[in-house]
Amino acid sequence: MARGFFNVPVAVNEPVKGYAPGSKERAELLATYKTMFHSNIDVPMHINGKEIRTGNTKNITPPHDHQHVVGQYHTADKSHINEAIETALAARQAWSSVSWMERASIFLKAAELLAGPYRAKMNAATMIAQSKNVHQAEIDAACEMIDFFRFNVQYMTDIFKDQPASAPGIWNRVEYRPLEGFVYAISPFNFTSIAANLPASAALMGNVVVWKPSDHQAYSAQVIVDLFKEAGLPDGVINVVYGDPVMITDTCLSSPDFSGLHFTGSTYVFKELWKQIGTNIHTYKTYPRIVGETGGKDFIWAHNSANPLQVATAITRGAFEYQGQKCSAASRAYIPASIWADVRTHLEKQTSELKMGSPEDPSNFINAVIHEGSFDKIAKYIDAAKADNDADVIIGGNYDKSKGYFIEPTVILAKSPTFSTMTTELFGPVMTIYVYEDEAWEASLKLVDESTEYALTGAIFSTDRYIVEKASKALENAAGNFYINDKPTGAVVGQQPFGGARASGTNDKAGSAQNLLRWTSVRLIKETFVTPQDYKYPFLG
Ligand SMILES: NC(=O)c1ccc[n+]([C@@H]2O[C@H](COP(=O)([O-])OP(=O)(O)OC[C@H]3O[C@@H](n4cnc5c(N)ncnc54)[C@H](O)[C@@H]3O)[C@@H](O)[C@H]2O)c1
Ligand SMILES: N[C@@H](CCC=O)C(=O)O
Repeated sequence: MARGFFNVPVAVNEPVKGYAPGSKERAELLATYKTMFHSNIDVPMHINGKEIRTGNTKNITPPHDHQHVVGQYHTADKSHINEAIETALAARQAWSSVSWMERASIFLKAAELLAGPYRAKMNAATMIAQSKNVHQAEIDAACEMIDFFRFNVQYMTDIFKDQPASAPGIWNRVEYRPLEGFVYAISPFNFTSIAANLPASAALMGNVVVWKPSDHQAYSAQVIVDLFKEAGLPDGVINVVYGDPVMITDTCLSSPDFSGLHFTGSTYVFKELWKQIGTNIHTYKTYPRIVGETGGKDFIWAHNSANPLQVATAITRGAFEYQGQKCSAASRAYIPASIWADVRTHLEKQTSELKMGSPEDPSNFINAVIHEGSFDKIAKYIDAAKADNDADVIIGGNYDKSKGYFIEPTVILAKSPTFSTMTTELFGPVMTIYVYEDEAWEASLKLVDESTEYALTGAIFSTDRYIVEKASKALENAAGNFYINDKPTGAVVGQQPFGGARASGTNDKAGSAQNLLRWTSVRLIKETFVTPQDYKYPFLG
């Protein structure tokens, strides 16, 4: 019961810790990594707050040391999924009607717990099972997740404040109800923060959730579950299941109470889910909300007025941080001939300095790619480029999966702007560059815009304001997140709301009020104070 119009704490971005040699946070994180690496963790599913262990387990193995088993997670059969749905629906009555302040408090508390006692654990789990280096774990698993929780609380209250006008004698108001039914959240392996935000954003708005994390994120998913529990999330609000994605999805999408899909992952899977929801549409009690952030083929475009060192640095960081496994990662670049030699020299120098190995050694900039399937796919494309007369592998190109799934940062120079690696999402440390003649810069913008089905992120480099304006206009539909003179990765919640259009998603912008609005169903209430008792129009006398 609210007895006041409460303001929530003003959201601020969590400062990124430096983990400098000799620092306290570095010592704590590396010690936690060591302990958790040898923990033999047993990850249950979580249904109605209970730990469910089926004995049908799969191993959790670090991508950089795939023969080492750090633990296992339990997988579901259909009965568990039905139980998760029933549990969520049973929890709905209390959760959907509790005051918004209670929900806000839980996620604000989660943010503070993560900023403090959970930080090292969340980062270490992400380093171990998703192979992120210290900095990449910190900006994702700690800072971005904290920011999601803090800013979403603020955005929720901004939404609630949005109320209609009222003419004299009446009072119009809208209430932002949770969806009727349950939300199904499916998360990817690559961002621990996204995995947490998919169920949490819907839950914050009063929804109940069945959450299916990626198999490759199970270790940090367990830390998220522990965090939510300690923050006070009631049983049954977010139910966590692992296992066969097709079986889990078929079961969830077959329920008449399915009311929303919150998905992040690849484009093909999302389109298939959309199709399945369409096929089932007559069976649902309500039109389900469908929110999906999906794949990309993110670009860097440079004009000859650009600074070559800045362009090379954007490629090194934008394409190779986290082994190119960010949906935002640059994987194609268009460079004018007159600055190409300089860009190439800087790129060769920078990439030659990148060390590769286990994230336990913080000096390793590059770690492993997520699993063997991904390794094999990327290696196949590199080999094909080596064998093709239309391309030269000019940097890297070596790979080795004997201990971990390691692939060198690789740069392919393509003779054709439609060469396969210029247009296909590989999700690995591979950048393909097409060099265009300086005079053809306008035509090259058309290539950027039209070569792929995606429109997630993109960056342009120029010191000429006329060119910046023209390129921004020419590429207005080519990226949902568009960067001028900066790399196309590293969006920060509260500053650069994130999402793409075309085949890259529904562009509902994770970490924004627009996303939260999708998890509400508005009820308009009109109250009339002096209710008419005469039906006649005034001119009828
Ligand atoms: N646009 C964004 O904001 C964003 C953010 C992160 C990742 N991504 C995209 O995610 C992809 C990489 O992540 P990934 O490898 O985990 O993606 P993925 O599509 O393989 O898996 C994502 C999730 O979907 C599940 N899944 C897989 N097949 C399924 C099926 N047939 N039915 C139902 N669920 C299924 C997986 O188990 C996982 O939980 C890339 O394409 C990347 O661009 C996009
Ligand atoms: N915030 C991240 C999102 C990446 C998604 O995989 C970025 O902008 O790089």
